[in-house]
Amino acid sequence: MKNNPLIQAIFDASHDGIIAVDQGSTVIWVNKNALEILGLPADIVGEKITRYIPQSDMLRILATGKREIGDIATVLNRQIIINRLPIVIDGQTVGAVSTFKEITDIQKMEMRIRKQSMESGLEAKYRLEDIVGESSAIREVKELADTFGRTDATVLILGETGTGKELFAQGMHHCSPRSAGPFIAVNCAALPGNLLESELFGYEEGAFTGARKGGKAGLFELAHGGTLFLDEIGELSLPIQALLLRVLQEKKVRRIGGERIVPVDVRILAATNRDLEQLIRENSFRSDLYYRLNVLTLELPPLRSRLEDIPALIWSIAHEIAERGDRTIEHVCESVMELFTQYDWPGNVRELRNVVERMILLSKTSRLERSDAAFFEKKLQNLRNTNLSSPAMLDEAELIVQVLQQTRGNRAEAAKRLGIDRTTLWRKMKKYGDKQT
Ligand SMILES: Nc1ncnc2c1ncn2[C@@H]1O[C@H](COP(=O)(O)OP(=O)(O)OP(=O)(O)O)[C@@H](O)[C@H]1O
Repeated sequence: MKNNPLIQAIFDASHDGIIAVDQGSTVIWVNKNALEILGLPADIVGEKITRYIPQSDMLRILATGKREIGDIATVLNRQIIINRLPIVIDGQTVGAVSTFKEITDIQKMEMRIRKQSMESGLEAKYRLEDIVGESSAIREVKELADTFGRTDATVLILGETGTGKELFAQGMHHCSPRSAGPFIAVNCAALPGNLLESELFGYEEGAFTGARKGGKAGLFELAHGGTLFLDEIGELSLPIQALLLRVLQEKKVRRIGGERIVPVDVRILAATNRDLEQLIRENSFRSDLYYRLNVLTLELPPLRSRLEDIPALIWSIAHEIAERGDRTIEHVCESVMELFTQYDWPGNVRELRNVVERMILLSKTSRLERSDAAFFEKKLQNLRNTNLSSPAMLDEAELIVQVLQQTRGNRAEAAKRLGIDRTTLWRKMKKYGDKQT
């Protein structure tokens, strides 16, 4: 087996280090990564492992026949995470195998996974100039965002759902002195309190049941040198508000269950579609946190107050879809534009995007005609005819849209009226994305 070059090549292709010994603790197999990580010579095969690693933990596996998963050790100044398993054939322990990798590799992988799984990853894609619209309302707010962006001050972005709060946050990060640093967005409504707490502040190993070995850095630490965008700040629970306030005051974080204080240099951009002053009056938002966040305020106009931007927005959406290679649209009929001005757009640009995407998918030519918007016309008609007294007539997605429209995009209020919690509403909105329109 030792000389099987195919199997050796397969082992060498593994990102893990792999080393195996027989019952007598003689090394029977080792791959390249193991030699590299452990700093061992290539001719170790056939030698006793104890010749190179006198206290080898493999001896214990040979003696006990028990697996050991996720052990952490320092080798040549590098932290590695190790799994050790007995090799069992016909019920007999005939050897032991150890697989391991550097923790920094895992951290890099984690960063990549987070990047993929977070709504906007660790970098800001959009610049202020990418934000579509030439109405005076949007132009003014873009100019203001440019001025605010260049400072290091906390900015509170206010606006209904789908008005582009996150786009503006990304744009401000881009024109800030921190543009080379990370941009991290976190939706405070999307995670239940305790999870959000550990996401934001991180935790030390053993902080709670299920806490990962080695602990985990929070988003504050990850955003060091950059910008942390806290979306839906009005949904934060009071205990997390208290923790957040402390971090903002002290510019230091302490991981959950930890003693160590880590200094963090992070600029905060926060956003909400709630009336925070009202929340303060209801004692559900701390006024001291509000004043700390609300150093500068950027108020985004709803789409219905800048309907003249709709054509440019449609073209930008169509262009994006064409770039993805899905469909190319060359003409949009005037009657479609006209139809769009008859609606209130409670879901703002996000809702417009969903409608346009759906129309493009339905259209058979490179022209967007009124007939492609039949579903939208029907919805307008329904909205005119139906009121909430007959909710059974509506499907859930439509009901959510209606309630959001009535509450002018205020999700907390909508959730209350629907009798569900905000997180559930948020999930349903994501789920129905398309149908919301
Ligand atoms: N002015 C704009 N130009 C181009 N696209 C826009 C504009 N405003 C919003 N969008 C698009 O609308 C969608 C919603 O934007 P974004 O997520 O920034 O809104 P939001 O206000 O943060 O929403 P929410 O409050 O629901 O989190 C995104 O797909 C974004 O690209």
